[in-house]
Amino acid sequence: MLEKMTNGSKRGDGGRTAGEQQDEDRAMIRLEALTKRYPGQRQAAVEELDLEIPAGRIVTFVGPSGCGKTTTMKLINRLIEPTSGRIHLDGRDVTEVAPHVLRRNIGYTIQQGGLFPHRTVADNIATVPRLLGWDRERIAARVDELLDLVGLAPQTYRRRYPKQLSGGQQQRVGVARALGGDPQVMLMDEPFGAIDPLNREALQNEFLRIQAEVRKTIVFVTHDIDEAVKMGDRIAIFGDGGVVHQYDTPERILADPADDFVSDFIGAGASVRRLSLTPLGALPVPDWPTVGDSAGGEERAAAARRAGHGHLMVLDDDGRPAGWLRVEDGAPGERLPLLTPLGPDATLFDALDRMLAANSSALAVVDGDGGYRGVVTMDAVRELINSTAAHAPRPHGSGGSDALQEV
Ligand SMILES: Nc1ncnc2c1ncn2[C@@H]1O[C@H](COP(=O)(O)OP(=O)(O)OP(=O)(O)O)[C@@H](O)[C@H]1O
Repeated sequence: MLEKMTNGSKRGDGGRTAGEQQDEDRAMIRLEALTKRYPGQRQAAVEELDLEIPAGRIVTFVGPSGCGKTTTMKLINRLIEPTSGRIHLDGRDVTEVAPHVLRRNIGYTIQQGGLFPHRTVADNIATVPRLLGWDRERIAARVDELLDLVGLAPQTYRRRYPKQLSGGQQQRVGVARALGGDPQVMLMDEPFGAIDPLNREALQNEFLRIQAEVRKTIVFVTHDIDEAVKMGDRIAIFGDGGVVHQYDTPERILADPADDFVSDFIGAGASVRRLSLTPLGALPVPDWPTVGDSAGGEERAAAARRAGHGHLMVLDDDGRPAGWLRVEDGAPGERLPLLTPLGPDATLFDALDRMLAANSSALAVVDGDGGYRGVVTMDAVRELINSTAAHAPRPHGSGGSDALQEV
């Protein structure tokens, strides 16, 4: 369905002005010494939690069952009240805001969408706009706009009831409903938990695309570390009693876990997971010797002499990769077919996967328009896997690994 985020960037940071960046670095939600002790429970569900959630970012809460993720989320929109501590939303103490007003400014989705079964899709999505007193036309336009945004044709879906939708479609409507009143903040409690793995990946990608457009402040609860890594600009790793063991970017959590609990939780395969955080669009892809497809014999021979041995990348008249030309002892040899090039959205994980599947050690990399950018090799990917924490890409795609330059 929809592509992964480009540009280093499920975060979609490209083209942001310094002012916008600064705006999004401010805390939208600030939790201070937040504690919740349920009646009759000896251990607190959440204890002395301090956490800042930056504006316009996705923070994933991940951890084993019963460690206080949902409780923290419900404290934020006052579905439950804290035992002690403070919650600030956009600089304001939430206890100063009436709960119903607060919730209009905080979208909330739960597993399986939590839709009202006896209301149509349109009525479900219109819930908050109605509470906000919008007129009919504005609400109808908003419903259609949101259905389009989540990839459901308004004509087909607006009059359906939830039971006439697949689980994935219900989930999309749940997201559309949470976005209904254009809230600043979205709280999403295992929103894709009940979806099969294939549709789940599609929904994740789609949601990241939507987020690049709407830039909400999002708290996203999940059990699944892979989902936390994929969706989160930052991850909070919760342990027993609502204790946060590490709160950091996915890159740093995978490269440098704070303690044994975090290491155990992220488990084996952290290096491979890190590969999926690095889109080729955010990396300096090394150049490779090329030759034009329409080059004459002389030019071709000269290019082969320069290359000496190996392969030349053949480019068509529009500068797109068209194939490989084998070079032996400085002379052009046989022409070899091209595997589908990797686009800017492809990650290093995709590059490795494609190379292993095709038994190839080098793949062409193209820009968004299909123009040639360079070549990624198996050695470059291997280098990254072996690299240490020092090579971890900087948060928000600002850095990127140097490993590729070593090819
Ligand atoms: N209403 C309640 N009354 C008493 N105890 C509760 C209540 N809700 C949650 N708890 C307890 O608080 C702790 C934290 O629960 P919470 O639902 O926040 O965890 P969680 O991390 O979201 O778990 P899961 O991943 O299984 O959804 C658990 O021990 C749970 O049993």
